[in-house]
Amino acid sequence: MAPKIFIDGEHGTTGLQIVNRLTGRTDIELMSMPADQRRDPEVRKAFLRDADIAILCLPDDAARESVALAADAGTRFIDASTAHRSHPDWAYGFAELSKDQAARIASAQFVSNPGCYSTGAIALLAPLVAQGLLPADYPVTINAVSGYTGGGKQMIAQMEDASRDDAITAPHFAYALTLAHKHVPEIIARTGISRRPIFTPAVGRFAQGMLVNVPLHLDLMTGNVTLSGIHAALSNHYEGSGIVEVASLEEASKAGRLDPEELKGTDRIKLYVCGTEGTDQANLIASLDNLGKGASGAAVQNLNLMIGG
Ligand SMILES: NC(=O)C1=CN([C@@H]2O[C@H](COP(=O)(O)OP(=O)(O)OC[C@H]3O[C@@H](n4cnc5c(N)ncnc54)[C@H](OP(=O)(O)O)[C@@H]3O)[C@@H](O)[C@H]2O)C=CC1
Ligand SMILES: CC(=O)N[C@@H](CCC(=O)OP(=O)(O)O)C(=O)O
Repeated sequence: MAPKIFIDGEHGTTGLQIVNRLTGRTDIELMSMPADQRRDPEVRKAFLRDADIAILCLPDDAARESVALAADAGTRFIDASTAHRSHPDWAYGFAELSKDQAARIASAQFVSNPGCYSTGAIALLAPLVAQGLLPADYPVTINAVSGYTGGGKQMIAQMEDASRDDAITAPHFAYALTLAHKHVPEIIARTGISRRPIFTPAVGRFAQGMLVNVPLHLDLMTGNVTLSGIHAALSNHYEGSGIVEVASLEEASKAGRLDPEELKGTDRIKLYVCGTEGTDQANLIASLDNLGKGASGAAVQNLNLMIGG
């Protein structure tokens, strides 16, 4: 029998993207709740308990509530919110994190989907820590720009409807100025770095796409690290992946500029190792769609692993 899949929050930004990816599939039964009942806890409870897998596309508190409503019924969860990303009992839904991670996701009852910025940062950092190139206490800095859909329905409305009192008119703005962005804990937990990274995100006036930059001083890394060495470490780690691509050093050196919309509409992520060979600096850049590999694409990838598809 096809597994029953319920998307709690199916009418939100992430939920709708997942519905679009799953509609028409015959290997699953996609459950759907009437839109006017989406905030009724009793209706949600019934759907959550009847599902084989529930994909939570909700704010953190509502996601915790959904888990409490149905975990004892054996429902398996993919939570797209921040609520469980550093929780030791939840499998982290970044299948390329290590060679065991896809199997861990496949057998888990609880899977936490990574944050969009975290996906880029962890994709760049985790292999370097695991392979001993980046000391755990390296002072990591992460600078990023995201499309505005990363802020969900509310930010989309603020960016697209100039008549609102809270309309945002800027073409680009910096935020998380207190350096307390919600993705920092999962970046620490899932890369193995011990020193809290400085994370400076920004939003641009484009809907989907993102660039995550990690600039590095090579002389503060372990051993005689070069651009080629970093490139080799990332290429080895992601060899054979159809989802994570490491651009060649030649492509990165000739790029000149990178467009955050490059992978818009895809569920892939592309990593660039930039800089000048022979110098002491590198800039590692991850390019992805915040709603693709940064959210809904990753959720569907995790679902496929969980149902053995
Ligand atoms: N947008 C992105 O790029 C990413 C988002 N995420 C995460 O995914 C989750 C959803 O985000 P996003 O889709 O952007 O948010 P949206 O605001 O677009 O959608 C949230 C959905 O949740 C519903 N909802 C809110 N509160 C409750 C509640 N108490 N009970 C039931 N339903 C509720 C909303 O209903 P209503 O329509 O009534 O408001 C809406 O449909 C968040 O945790 C977010 O952090 C993760 C990665 C990337
Ligand atoms: C542009 C923007 O506002 N982005 C969101 C993060 C989007 C994301 O990855 O999602 P989670 O909310 O699931 O962590 C933010 O910075 O809070």
